[in-house]
Amino acid sequence: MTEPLLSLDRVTRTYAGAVPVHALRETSLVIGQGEYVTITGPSGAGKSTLLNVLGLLDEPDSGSYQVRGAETIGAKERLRVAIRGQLFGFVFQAFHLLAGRSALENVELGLLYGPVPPKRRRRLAAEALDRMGLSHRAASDPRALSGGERQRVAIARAIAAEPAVLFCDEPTGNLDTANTGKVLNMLADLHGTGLTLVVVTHDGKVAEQGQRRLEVVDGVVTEVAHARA
Ligand SMILES: Nc1ncnc2c1ncn2[C@@H]1O[C@H](COP(=O)(O)OP(=O)(O)OP(=O)(O)O)[C@@H](O)[C@H]1O
Repeated sequence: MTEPLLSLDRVTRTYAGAVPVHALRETSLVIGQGEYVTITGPSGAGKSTLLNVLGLLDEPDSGSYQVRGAETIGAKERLRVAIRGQLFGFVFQAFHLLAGRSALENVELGLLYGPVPPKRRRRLAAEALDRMGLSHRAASDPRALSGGERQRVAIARAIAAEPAVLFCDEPTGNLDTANTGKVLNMLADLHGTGLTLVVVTHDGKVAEQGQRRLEVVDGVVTEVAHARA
């Protein structure tokens, strides 16, 4: 394994309620720098919970979660925000682009809360769009773009600040086969440049793209295969 980047040790996440939901049962997992990990499993199994915990969007109830050796559980929110802003990028099924702003502005907005100084934002945003093959669409409103193009803008926004990890929750869930193929090619290219990828998916084709596959069933995470490790 390459350098450990994300290390979960006996992490649990239970949603309180009349009947508590054990969305993540005691989970220990190490994801190395540069790995391409996919996460599959039935609906309601805990995939998004695992992704949200790994992405510091949600805090577990117990256990240890270290990012590059720094403990995040019980840490000040400032540290969690700094890690999210500097090391993590996120892509969701529903794109979450702002209508009424150009594709370029959308990507630039993604740089607002990170470490990039204002003067460099426009150039980095343009470069990220270019990497996604969308320079010719920089001025377009997202409403005028196809689903595949919108998701590539969302990926550009997520990678513009050059994160170490890209977390994707059903990145192809709203796309047809052709656009799914394009997005998968983009993700493979990004992985080729050293980016660590953690991708939740229902789609077996998408899951096959990773080097390593995790399956979540009823809050229990198991290693399925190391296809290309
Ligand atoms: N905020 C919440 N409050 C209470 N229960 C929740 C909450 N979020 C998720 N759950 C429950 O936790 C379990 C795991 O949910 P999660 O969204 O992680 O599953 P998933 O595998 O991503 O599902 P899907 O494939 O349908 O998106 C489910 O039973 C869900 O109903």
